[in-house]
Amino acid sequence: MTFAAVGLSHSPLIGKNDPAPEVLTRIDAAVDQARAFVHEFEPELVVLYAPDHYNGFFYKDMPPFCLATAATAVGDFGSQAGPLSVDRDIADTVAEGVLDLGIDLTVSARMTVDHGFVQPLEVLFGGIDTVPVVPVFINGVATPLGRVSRIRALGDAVGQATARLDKRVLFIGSGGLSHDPPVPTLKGAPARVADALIEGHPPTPEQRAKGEARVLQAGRDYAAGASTMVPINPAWDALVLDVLENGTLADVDAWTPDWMAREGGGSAHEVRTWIAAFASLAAAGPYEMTSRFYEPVPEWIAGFAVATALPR
Ligand SMILES: O=C(O)/C=C/c1cccc(O)c1O
Ligand SMILES: [Fe+2]
Repeated sequence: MTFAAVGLSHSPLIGKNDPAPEVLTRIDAAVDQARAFVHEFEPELVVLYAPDHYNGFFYKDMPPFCLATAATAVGDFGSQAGPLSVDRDIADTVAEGVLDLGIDLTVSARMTVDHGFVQPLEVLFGGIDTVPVVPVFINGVATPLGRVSRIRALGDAVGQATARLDKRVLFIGSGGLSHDPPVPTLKGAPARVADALIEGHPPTPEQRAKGEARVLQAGRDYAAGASTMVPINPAWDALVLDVLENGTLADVDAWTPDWMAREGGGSAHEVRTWIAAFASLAAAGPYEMTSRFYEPVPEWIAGFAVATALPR
């Protein structure tokens, strides 16, 4: 068994509302480095921790986290649609192992996923069906949210359960860091929006296009400084990356969802995916962050980070 981890921010605005060329060049170099890291590691299995943005999970049943034994991508924001190459047998084995370790994991035999899952697979592997994957949804948007300590415990249990497989396993955390995109909230939502967030009526192509255009415009306004969205917070993002780099993961147990939202915006909770990925890596012992990149990118509405890590 050998482990590795990658944390990678996602944004549906990548390629649609890009920052200045010199910023893009720096980001491309960091992403290229992460891709080379993954290529060299040659994972036999990817455990992919990612959030959802009201494409697969709705308030009628909103688990804090959920492991998929099969998953299909909706193709939002031009991302690839269709089935992910989920290894069902391994997903079952990991789920049983995690439950046996005392974590109340939920399981989906038909998960619907969006760009949160698809983007890292596209960026690092060139598509959603090129490597055996176990997708693990982590709620990073829909309040109320539970303690971050439970996410750390989940990651640790997944790491322990996966260690028994005797495979090269790459853990990926998708999302973050500080960011406040215009994802709707149930609290205070008009009746029509609340119903959609609860029930999850699949949008028509026109409704989807309208929603995506709204997010694109929000990115343009944010970059122009004409927005009320919570600003990207490089100091908070550095704190998050420091904890992950230093391996002091127990620090996150003191983080409250309210504090995280105040510091990093409504989608800062996506850093839960990074915490799970690094906790899984840490289940095999001390690790070293082998690369770390960060840049605030208002055009993408993202405190954008890429990091790689290996056991010491
Ligand atoms: O509107 C959505 O579905 C999500 C938008 C978004 C924007 C920027 C960064 C992210 O992580 C997002 O999910
Ligand atoms: Fe997101």
